[in-house]
Amino acid sequence: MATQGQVITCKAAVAWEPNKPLVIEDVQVAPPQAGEVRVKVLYTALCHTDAYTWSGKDPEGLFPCVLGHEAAGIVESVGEGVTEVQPGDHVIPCYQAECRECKFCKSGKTNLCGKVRAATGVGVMMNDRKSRFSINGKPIYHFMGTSTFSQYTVVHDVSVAKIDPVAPLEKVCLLGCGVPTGLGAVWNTAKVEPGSIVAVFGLGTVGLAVAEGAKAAGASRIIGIDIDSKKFDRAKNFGVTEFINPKEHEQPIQQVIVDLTDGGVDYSFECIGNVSVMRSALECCHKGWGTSVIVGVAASGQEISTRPFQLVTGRVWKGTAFGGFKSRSQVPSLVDKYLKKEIKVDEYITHNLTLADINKAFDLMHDGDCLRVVLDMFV
Ligand SMILES: NC(=O)c1ccc[n+]([C@@H]2O[C@H](COP(=O)([O-])OP(=O)(O)OC[C@H]3O[C@@H](n4cnc5c(N)ncnc54)[C@H](O)[C@@H]3O)[C@@H](O)[C@H]2O)c1
Ligand SMILES: N[C@@H](CCC(=O)N[C@@H](CSCO)C(=O)NCC(=O)O)C(=O)O
Ligand SMILES: [Zn+2]
Ligand SMILES: [Zn+2]
Repeated sequence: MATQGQVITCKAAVAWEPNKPLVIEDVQVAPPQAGEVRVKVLYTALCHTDAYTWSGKDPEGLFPCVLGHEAAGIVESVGEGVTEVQPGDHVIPCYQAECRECKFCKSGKTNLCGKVRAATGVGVMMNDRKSRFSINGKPIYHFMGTSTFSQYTVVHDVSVAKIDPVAPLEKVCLLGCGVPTGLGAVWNTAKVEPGSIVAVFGLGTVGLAVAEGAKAAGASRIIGIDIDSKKFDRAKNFGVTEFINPKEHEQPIQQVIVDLTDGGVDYSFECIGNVSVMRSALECCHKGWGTSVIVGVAASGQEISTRPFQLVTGRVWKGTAFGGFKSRSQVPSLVDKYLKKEIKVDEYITHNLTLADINKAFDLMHDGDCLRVVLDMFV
């Protein structure tokens, strides 16, 4: 039955309140308006940012909402004026939009886009400042402009990347967030050079992707730091050459790293979201040139600090969103790289579940063995 132009009723995991189990509901998804695309989401993974917003610590977290931002699917229908995708196209929703027209997009200095960010930050679509999700008339907020924990979602046309249809959607859904973020933090934000010494704080999906990116960039040493020593074995397969567990040292971890590296690392990456680790990550950098990139997302109210002398003496503090990749332009190339076996994706998937099991999937994220859980949305 043709669904174009109709309201679709489908299953979605609704976060009614912070920290309360998500509920699988029958949700009404309105047709896409001008400049919008309705996507049938076939697979979605969970990212720690979903857990962060669900926890209630995200100042932009609004409830009730449909979370989810790491997914792949097929375009079901498009609204007026949408030219770059059409029904049947295979796509990855992109929480970081790319309109190619705004001040940010035209600057050539950033992958951030200003076109729809004000609307996505308050859980609505830009056209009419309303949600396309509802349950019996009650609106349910969007999340990050993607809301992929629903069998159908509506996104802005600037927030969807068309990809090669041969790519397995159950794998490349990961290219919607964590893996590109880690790779891009190294390649685009830090621009790690061959021979560099790199420190990666946090060996989850994002940290491992940093290690993978650093190995590809020719780093000579990749030091992984995690409070869970079990992480090292797996991390070796992603390029980590040495491991430090801060719990096994009396000295501050930055001092341990400075001593091990003749004055500090060339690049460090914080992939946890812990502001005190962010300080260590900056302070383990080499005087004069060491650069630290903040990747982890810290909760509302958290602030970073260091002695300004750390910056006066040449260390550089940076941050990255989606690894600096321009989403619509570059996600398709990442998919191609995966198809050519130039980047890993399958190796980050440790669990496969269904939408009905989404709360179990959130629980699994606390398990040390878990990297990404991929949900099959239609089983
Ligand atoms: N900037 C972006 O665009 C972006 C994109 C994706 C994810 N993120 C953020 O990146 C962070 C990492 O995401 P992930 O999915 O890899 O998370 P994860 O929870 O899988 O990994 C975090 C790792 O850090 C380790 N850890 C925790 N506390 C530690 C400490 N004090 N010292 C050392 N290690 C510690 C954990 O054992 C775990 O291995 C999250 O904050 C997430 O929200 C940011
Ligand atoms: N609402 C959050 C923002 C958290 C944040 O920084 N998000 C990252 C992506 S994390 C993906 O897993 C990001 O891209 N930020 C840039 C942007 O949101 O435009 C908060 O306020 O803490
Ligand atoms: Zn994410
Ligand atoms: Zn833009």
